[in-house]
Amino acid sequence: MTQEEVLEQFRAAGALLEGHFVLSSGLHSPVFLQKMFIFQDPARTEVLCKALAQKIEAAFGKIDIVVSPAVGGIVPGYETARHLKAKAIFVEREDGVFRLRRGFEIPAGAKVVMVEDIVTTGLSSRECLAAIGEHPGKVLGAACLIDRSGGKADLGVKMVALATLDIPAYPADALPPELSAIPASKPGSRGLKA
Ligand SMILES: O=P(O)(O)OC[C@H]1O[C@H](OP(=O)(O)OP(=O)(O)O)[C@H](O)[C@@H]1O
Ligand SMILES: O=C(O)c1cc(=O)[nH]c(=O)[nH]1
Ligand SMILES: [Mg+2]
Repeated sequence: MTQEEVLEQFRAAGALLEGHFVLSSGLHSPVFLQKMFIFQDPARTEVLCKALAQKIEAAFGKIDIVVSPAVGGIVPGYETARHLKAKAIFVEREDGVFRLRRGFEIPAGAKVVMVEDIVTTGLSSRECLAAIGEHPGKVLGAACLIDRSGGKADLGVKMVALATLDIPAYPADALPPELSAIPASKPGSRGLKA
């Protein structure tokens, strides 16, 4: 699947939003990828995650367990795992910190890949990897549908992305005038109370 085909899926789903958005990291951006507009459509999700699974297999070989960060990572983690014939589990925040809950386990020797939906700064992915690191198992690497950092986010492990885009994101005190002129919305979930 080419980058353009990946973007076309987001465009066709109405998931490529333009305006003024505050991202999970607190950075401001004129673009927001509303991944849930993809994940509400199982057929579209399948197309993207099947392609991601192929990239993962090519990069890392056989995978036993996909681990994803809730909430956004759960659907693509599951669907990617389905194509990898692997298990799909997720970490979720407890007092703000990602942990494996619900009795999920990563047995010693299990080959693990972390699957995220969108990577901006990579913080959520690094936090997810840190939670996985509390358990036995071998982390082979990470994957995401879209790396919007232009390849700059450093997860500390190899990451494959279905598309790598360099989308601008600015600290609140360094907004370009065209963004300052529009009110900001915060579509992500980090910081929301359960
Ligand atoms: O690379 P980062 O700077 O961490 O940003 C990307 C993260 O932000 C979004 O999650 P969000 O925190 O909005 O929560 P959600 O998954 O519950 O939507 C997205 O799903 C990634 O996990
Ligand atoms: O950085 C984020 O919070 C973020 C960016 C984006 O484009 N989409 C998303 O769901 N989260
Ligand atoms: Mg997320």
